[in-house]
Amino acid sequence: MYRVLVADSMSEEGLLPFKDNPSIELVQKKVSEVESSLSNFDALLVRSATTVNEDLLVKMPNLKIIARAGVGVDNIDVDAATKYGVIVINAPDGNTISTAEHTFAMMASLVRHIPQANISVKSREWSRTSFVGMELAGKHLGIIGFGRIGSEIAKRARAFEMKIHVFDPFLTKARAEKLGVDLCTLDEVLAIADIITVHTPLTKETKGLLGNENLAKTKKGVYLINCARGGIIDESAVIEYLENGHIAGMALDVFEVEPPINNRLLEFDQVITTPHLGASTREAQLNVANQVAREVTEFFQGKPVTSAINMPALSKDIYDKIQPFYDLSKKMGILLSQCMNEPIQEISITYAGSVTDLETSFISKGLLAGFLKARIDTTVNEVNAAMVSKSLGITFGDKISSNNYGYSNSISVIAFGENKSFEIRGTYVPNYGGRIVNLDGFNIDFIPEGNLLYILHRDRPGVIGRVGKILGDNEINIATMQVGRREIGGEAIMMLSFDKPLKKEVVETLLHVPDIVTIRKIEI
Ligand SMILES: NC(=O)C1=CN([C@@H]2O[C@H](COP(=O)(O)OP(=O)(O)OC[C@H]3O[C@@H](n4cnc5c(N)ncnc54)[C@H](O)[C@@H]3O)[C@@H](O)[C@H]2O)C=CC1
Ligand SMILES: O=C(O)C(=O)COP(=O)(O)O
Repeated sequence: MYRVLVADSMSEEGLLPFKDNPSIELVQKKVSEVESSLSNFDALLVRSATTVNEDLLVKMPNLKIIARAGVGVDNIDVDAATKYGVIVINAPDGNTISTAEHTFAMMASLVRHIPQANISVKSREWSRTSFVGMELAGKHLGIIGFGRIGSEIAKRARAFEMKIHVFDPFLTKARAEKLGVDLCTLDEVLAIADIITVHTPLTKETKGLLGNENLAKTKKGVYLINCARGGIIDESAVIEYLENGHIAGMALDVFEVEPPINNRLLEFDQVITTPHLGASTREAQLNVANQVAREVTEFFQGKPVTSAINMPALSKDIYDKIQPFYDLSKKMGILLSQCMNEPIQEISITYAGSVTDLETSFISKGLLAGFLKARIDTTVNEVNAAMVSKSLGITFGDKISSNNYGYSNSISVIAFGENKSFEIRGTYVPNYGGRIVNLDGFNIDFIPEGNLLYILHRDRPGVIGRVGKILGDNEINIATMQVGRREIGGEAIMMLSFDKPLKKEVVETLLHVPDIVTIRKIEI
């Protein structure tokens, strides 16, 4: 049974995938209402109201996935989630149209003074001259941040016959041309726009983007709109510009602190506001809740998540192609960890052949997670593997090579310790599965699975027979056995597999066999 906590208000209909699933228990309560049972939850669903910080994550040791039913994840400490191996997903496009429409409604309201006029009429005034507005047609609209919402705004602005100027450092000229917008520098947008609307995420770079320095570059009489995140427009910097009339008006759906109780901006008549309503339509809420509910349900069924923030997002098709290599690499990591049980400084992975067409970074994280999981007593998975390895001082890298050792695909990993290194090479054979084809320089061929025994010995007659006798005397059935050697009479290896784990005493007896150098008991 998986327990899901929905901590913010969400569309009931959108949550149906949980309600229809007998293996999921759904709890719809605020975090503060379930303080004593936080440790039981496997999934946490939030909107923007719940702050997910490290303190909360520590109280939720069973948590596997956090789903943001919306776009912005600035209320979630994604780094902390990554550290604890918790996947963070969002619903990136479910509320795009609603937010674009809300921005447009704000723009029209702003230039036609609709909220102020509404209050005036309801106060029994009839003051038509106080609310003379400005036409949108022919005006220059500056859009900062031209992603999903920004580009939907542009479509609507075109219908209103506005001239559209866009600043987005990640937007290519070709795409801007295709979308029919004028791609500008930030300064160009600031200088030309009659109305500026921001649609970026809140990041270190965008925090205070419209602050003192850039506000000074805007036209006198400019209108500003923020339906993205509080803080992109610096709330304290705009005060002076509102007071001296440089900013003609502002429309704010979002604030640096929500709700904006002591916010001076609320005192200005020319500032119109809504309480973070961009995504608040029935359609958007149904979309985002349903999107994350479906994805979390699939995640519990072992399927890939497609909109993860802290790991590569893979479609089902791509994941199906990656999965055999991912499974092999994870097993290689577990094997490596047990073959070389000493401190490691570096792990290096090399891919060759057909596997290089796939998202190898995901495969590498699987290997690293397998390696670390076998060693340290903490939750390690592909989400936090890179971070955990860094904290342990293990350098980790992967590369592509043209040497596929004669296989159609090849994954090699080498771990470097202080005095020695250990290399494992594997390949995936369709219909036969993942196989290890080289172990520390010995050509071999075995399936990395189950209870294994790796024996390094000198290549002398009788060693294999003596090992077989000891196992037989102990009533131990050998399931499979593979041998390999570098040269006649040199070092050689045996890889045996058993139906049951081998007892420690048997391993100790085997160690006394002359010519056996080392033995490693391996469980995968
Ligand atoms: N008010 C509300 O209820 C809602 C607010 N939002 C917010 O709207 C914002 C945009 O959402 P989407 O369009 O879905 O995101 P998106 O990721 O599709 O677009 C963001 C765009 O900002 C651009 N960008 C990033 N850094 C930039 C910078 N320094 N300068 C200029 N552009 C930059 C990116 O290249 C990207 O194209 C987010 O902050 C999101 O949280 C989203 C939905 C509802
Ligand atoms: O999706 C977003 O980024 C939003 O800002 C919407 O926030 P909400 O889910 O309405 O609290």
